[in-house]
Amino acid sequence: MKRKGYLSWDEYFMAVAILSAQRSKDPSTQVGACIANKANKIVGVGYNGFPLGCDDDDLPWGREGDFLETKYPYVCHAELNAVLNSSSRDLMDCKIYVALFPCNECTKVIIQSGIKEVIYLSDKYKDTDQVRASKKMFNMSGVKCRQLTPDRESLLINFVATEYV
Ligand SMILES: O=c1[nH]c(=O)n([C@H]2C[C@H](O)[C@@H](COP(=O)(O)O)O2)cc1CO
Ligand SMILES: [Zn+2]
Repeated sequence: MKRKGYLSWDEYFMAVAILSAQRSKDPSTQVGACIANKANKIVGVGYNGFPLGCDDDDLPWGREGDFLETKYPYVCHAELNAVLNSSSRDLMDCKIYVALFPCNECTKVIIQSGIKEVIYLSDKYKDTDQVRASKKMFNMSGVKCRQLTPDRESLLINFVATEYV
């Protein structure tokens, strides 16, 4: 009989997004994204970070003060990186998994890439104009957005090798 408790596809792709977020150097918000195609194959992953060649130690990670002294003008969002890192040029009809509902800039990238479904966990910035603009564009372009309610609260990753002997 097959094992019980295995991850659903939704949980699996969201878990990959959350795992990818752990690569982020952002001290306040770590975001990851995972793109899967219609055959349930992962075709792109990403997390928020500075552009290639821009040293994580040479740009600011702060949130307040002079714009140029904050992370905001420099950081690439997880969704953008997942699209750009994709192994496929064609993301038509793919799904993107992100913990946080995408901002309006990522929304444009998602729509233009051909992705047709956004699956998210949190919509904590729903009262911002950015997210209002995102929803307007997703509606107009027929991209489906769905909040995931997983069957489990957490998943343990165990690096202890003796678990496998
Ligand atoms: O959709 C997103 N994707 C994404 O990667 N981010 C990143 C950009 C920043 O590094 C961080 C947001 O920072 P903060 O929560 O401190 O304002 O999350 C933020 C959003 C939501 O705007
Ligand atoms: Zn964004």
